[in-house]
Amino acid sequence: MILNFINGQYRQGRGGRSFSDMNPVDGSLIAQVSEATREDVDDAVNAARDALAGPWGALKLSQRCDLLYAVAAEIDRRAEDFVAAEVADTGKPRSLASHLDIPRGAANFRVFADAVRNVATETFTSHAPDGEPTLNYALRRPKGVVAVICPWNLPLLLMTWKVGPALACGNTVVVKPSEETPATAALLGEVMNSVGIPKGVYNVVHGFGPESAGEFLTTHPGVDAITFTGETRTGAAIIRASAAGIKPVSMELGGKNPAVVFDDADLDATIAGLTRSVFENSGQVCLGTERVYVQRRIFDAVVQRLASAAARLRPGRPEDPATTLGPLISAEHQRKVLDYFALAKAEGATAVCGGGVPDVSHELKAGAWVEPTVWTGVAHESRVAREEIFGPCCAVIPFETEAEALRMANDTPYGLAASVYTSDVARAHRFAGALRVGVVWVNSWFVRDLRTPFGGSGASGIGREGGVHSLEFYTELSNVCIKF
Ligand SMILES: NC(=O)c1ccc[n+]([C@@H]2O[C@H](COP(=O)([O-])OP(=O)(O)OC[C@H]3O[C@@H](n4cnc5c(N)ncnc54)[C@H](O)[C@@H]3O)[C@@H](O)[C@H]2O)c1
Ligand SMILES: O=C/C=C/C=C(\O)C(=O)O
Repeated sequence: MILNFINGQYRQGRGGRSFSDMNPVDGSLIAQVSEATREDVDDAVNAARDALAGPWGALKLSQRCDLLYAVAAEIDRRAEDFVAAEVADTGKPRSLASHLDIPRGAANFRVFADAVRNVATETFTSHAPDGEPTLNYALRRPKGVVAVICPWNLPLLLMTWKVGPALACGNTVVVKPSEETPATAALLGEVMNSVGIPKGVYNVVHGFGPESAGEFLTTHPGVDAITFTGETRTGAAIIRASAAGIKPVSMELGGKNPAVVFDDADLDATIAGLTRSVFENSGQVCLGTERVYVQRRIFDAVVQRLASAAARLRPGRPEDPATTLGPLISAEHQRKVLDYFALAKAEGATAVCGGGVPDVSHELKAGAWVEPTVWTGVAHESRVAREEIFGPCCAVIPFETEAEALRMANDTPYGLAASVYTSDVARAHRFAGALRVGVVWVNSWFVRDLRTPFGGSGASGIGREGGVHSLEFYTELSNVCIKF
């Protein structure tokens, strides 16, 4: 049984209810997960409040940062346990979990311990109307109890991307991991206890959204702030739920990210970048590419090379070193993606490769598999080119001029990420600056400096996190004016 973690202890939900954690590779049962009740969520929020008023709130900054570094070191020491848990929950290849998900789980604690250690606050000297000198200085204090609601695609990475800065800033947290991927959030409780994070600082409640732990948490009067990563429509529901309490929210939402390939691009680097941004994590990355705009002259070459790269991806068990493609997270998500495959066909698309379910071995047939897919013949205005699919697929669409490419790339309610491939440095800077997204990669993808601002606008979210930018959300600034 995967248990809730409240006030430093693992425990069953009071309602005695549980739900199944399924392995998306073969549809087998991994474990039952104990569902938290409203009372359990209340206990978790109260434990977080008590920790703030108790040992955690009394810690010096340097002690807090040293503890977060200890958390990172313990995640590294137990990397194998975290990889096994993440791989079981998601079905992603071991190589991906061990090189991306888990190392970032540790890095997300270190980067924010460093940020709070080194961040300055401001002071101003001036004079009052009566001519007497004044000194103004700013103070940062923790927001308090932060609700952290997480998605299933990069479970530990995205949860610690929020818990790291929240704790570094002196807050306490109640985490509600996705019902699809509860394991690593629960396991992190063992790390917190083993390094000496006081009880109540880090809490985990399992369940779903509406009328379950997610909603109980976002509507709880004892929660001071909500940080959410997930679908845009869920973000809207959480903002509505938070409105009554005027709670600050940080929203990392969906995307329909473009890649723009100019005809002077390095084709090898372009295909390598696109293969990752379209198919990595089976396309279940918010920053992933689902629209590829290619300048006409090299359109056919890019289509063929990307389709060949897709065809080389090998579905299989995570622990098989030959596996380069995992399943989607669930049968439900598989049905959603396959519905988009059918829609693409109905909208007149040509599947240059993929478009269905791969022929996997008998033992894997119950897994949530779809083929990596490259479409041509998709109109820029079509649903397949406008709606987030969140699978291993992309529409490749030709363009003639830079202006046309920019218009199409920006023609979306989202504003999260983009990638641009060109050898023309001036054009790279010009085009990147004109894209209305939060993150632009040039001749690359998902290369991350964790000190940089990260986040989206429009339907992709509210706020920026990363480095000192996270401190704006996880602290309250106040100003003190002294008149001499
Ligand atoms: N912008 C980013 O950084 C980023 C990162 C990863 C994923 N995402 C987005 O997340 C989505 C995939 O993740 P998902 O399917 O888990 O998202 P989701 O919105 O379905 O669920 C996310 C979390 O919210 C919870 N939840 C659902 N309804 C809720 C409610 N009413 N109140 C409180 N909690 C609720 C879920 O239980 C889950 O823990 C994609 O749209 C992807 O683009 C965005
Ligand atoms: O699926 C979305 C990935 C988000 C990644 C980050 O938030 C990050 O790299 O910090």
